[in-house]
Amino acid sequence: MKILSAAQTRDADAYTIAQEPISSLDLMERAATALVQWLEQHFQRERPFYIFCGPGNNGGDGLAAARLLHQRAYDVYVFLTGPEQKRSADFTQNLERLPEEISQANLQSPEDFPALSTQAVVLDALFGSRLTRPLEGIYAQLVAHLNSGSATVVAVDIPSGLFADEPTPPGSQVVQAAYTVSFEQPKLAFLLPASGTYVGEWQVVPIGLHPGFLQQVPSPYALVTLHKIKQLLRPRLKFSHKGTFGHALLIGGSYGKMGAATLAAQAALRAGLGLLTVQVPQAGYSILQTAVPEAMALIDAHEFHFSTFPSDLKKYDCLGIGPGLGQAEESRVAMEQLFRNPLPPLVLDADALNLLAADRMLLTNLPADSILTPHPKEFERLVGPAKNDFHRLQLLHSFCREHQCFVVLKGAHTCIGTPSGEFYFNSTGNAGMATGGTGDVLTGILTGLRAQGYSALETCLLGVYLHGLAGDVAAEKEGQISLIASDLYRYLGAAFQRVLQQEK
Ligand SMILES: NC(=O)C1=CN([C@@H]2O[C@H](COP(=O)(O)OP(=O)(O)OC[C@H]3O[C@@H](n4cnc5c(N)ncnc54)[C@H](OP(=O)(O)O)[C@@H]3O)[C@@H](O)[C@H]2O)[C@@H](O)CC1
Ligand SMILES: Nc1ncnc2c1ncn2[C@@H]1O[C@H](COP(=O)(O)OP(=O)(O)O)[C@@H](O)[C@H]1O
Ligand SMILES: [K+]
Repeated sequence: MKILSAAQTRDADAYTIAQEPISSLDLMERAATALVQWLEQHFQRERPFYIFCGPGNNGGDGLAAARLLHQRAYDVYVFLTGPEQKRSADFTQNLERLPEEISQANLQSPEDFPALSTQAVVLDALFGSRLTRPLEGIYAQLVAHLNSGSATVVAVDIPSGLFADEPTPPGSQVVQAAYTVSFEQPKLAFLLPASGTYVGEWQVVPIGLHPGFLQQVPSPYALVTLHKIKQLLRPRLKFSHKGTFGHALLIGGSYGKMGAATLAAQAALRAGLGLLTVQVPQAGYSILQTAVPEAMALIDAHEFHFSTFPSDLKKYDCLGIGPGLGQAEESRVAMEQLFRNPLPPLVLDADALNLLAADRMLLTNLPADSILTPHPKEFERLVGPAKNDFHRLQLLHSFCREHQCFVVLKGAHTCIGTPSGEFYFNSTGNAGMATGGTGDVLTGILTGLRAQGYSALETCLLGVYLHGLAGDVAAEKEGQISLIASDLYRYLGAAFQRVLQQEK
């Protein structure tokens, strides 16, 4: 699913109005109807709705929703803000359509703000995607009032005060929503950590924007959906054998961090890999053979960490390196030697990335189409600090282009950066996965998929999505709090099943 800018969203509205054709007022009615359907599914009629409307079309949505909720027997209270001369045409029409029985108040100063009980549902329809500057004055005071209460806040389209596709200046007043119901497409701000925290649980509702427009409008940003993943996954054919599914080499583990290598190894195997060899230091031999009997062991010359690169690299279909590796000087030298050889497709994580960051020569020798999986701190070590989340995306773009590599920038909505400049945001996963070792599992999954012959991009899309989906299935069964990294490979099979069983 493409992610559009605020300007493109406006163009999509305008195109739909002209080409469907449909009046702007009717399109607003469609949006409000979709919103109210969602509200009805989530809130009982005992809960009163306090609807705060700004002067633009976002406020118009709020007014239309007020009328529709009233028709559906909800208690509704409407609060208007902003100067009359700013009111949009559709706002004015919806104000005229508002039944007299609905109580209306104009908010001129903080004394007019209503008290909000825990029972109340606040509908934030102050500003939508055409916010032009940070909120000030009465708007900022109202947002502070809404945020200080205990009512459930539902933002219409986007939390008011938040910019959809550029940084919101630090210190701005922004509605802190519990839920955001957004029209047709999520906004980029929902997917980035600093702005995403205001959005709460978000849901996209379709409002019938013109499919032709959505298809042709160019956007570098996409949200990866199940539909896309289902298309990528290859079937396992009847007469296939273990050689069909590739042979991967994983290098990882050091004294005290052997678990990282075994987690990655288990995950690589569960990703459908044919054969797996794991290189560990001597101290890891019995640990590996006990924890992962399916894997073959290659033993490093060093007792405690990586020091020798394997000589017969040609026989592997993918090399995954990094989980638990450590950053010993000998390991850095071994990496350098490794990089002087022709290499199979690479997946680099954790300490392999830290070694790369410490030794820029390694970076210049990075083979094209390598996959790097940093979390934001590791990414910062590689490229330097980012001023904000949007700047980080620019850095990601330049890095992937310069090194012709794929970067899996991990987070709540992991972002895959590509050499061609597209960004793919993941839609699976949950906060239960914020626990040690889950990144090692991802490295294993990616290594296992890449060795099976998936392209670097396919590997990233499939691996990141399935890793998150395994986390979602695990959270359904075990809860988020108790989720641990090994649950991710234990539920990876169930995640594959969910994708395969999804209707096309
Ligand atoms: N038919 C359609 O198009 C559909 C549209 N839809 C809905 O419309 C929403 C977009 O509506 P919109 O374009 O009217 O913009 P919106 O965000 O309500 O605000 C603009 C107004 O606010 C003002 N303003 C801005 N920033 C300000 C600030 N900081 N402080 C104070 N004022 C500020 C700005 O005026 P300015 O002062 O900048 O001249 C202008 O008056 C969209 O999110 C969706 O909910 C859906 O119904 C689907 C169909
Ligand atoms: N709040 C969250 N929601 C979804 N996924 C998350 C969240 N927090 C972490 N993750 C995922 O968990 C993994 C953590 O990786 P990483 O930070 O490398 O951990 P480790 O180094 O302990 O293995 C990443 O794939 C990341 O996307
Ligand atoms: K809003």
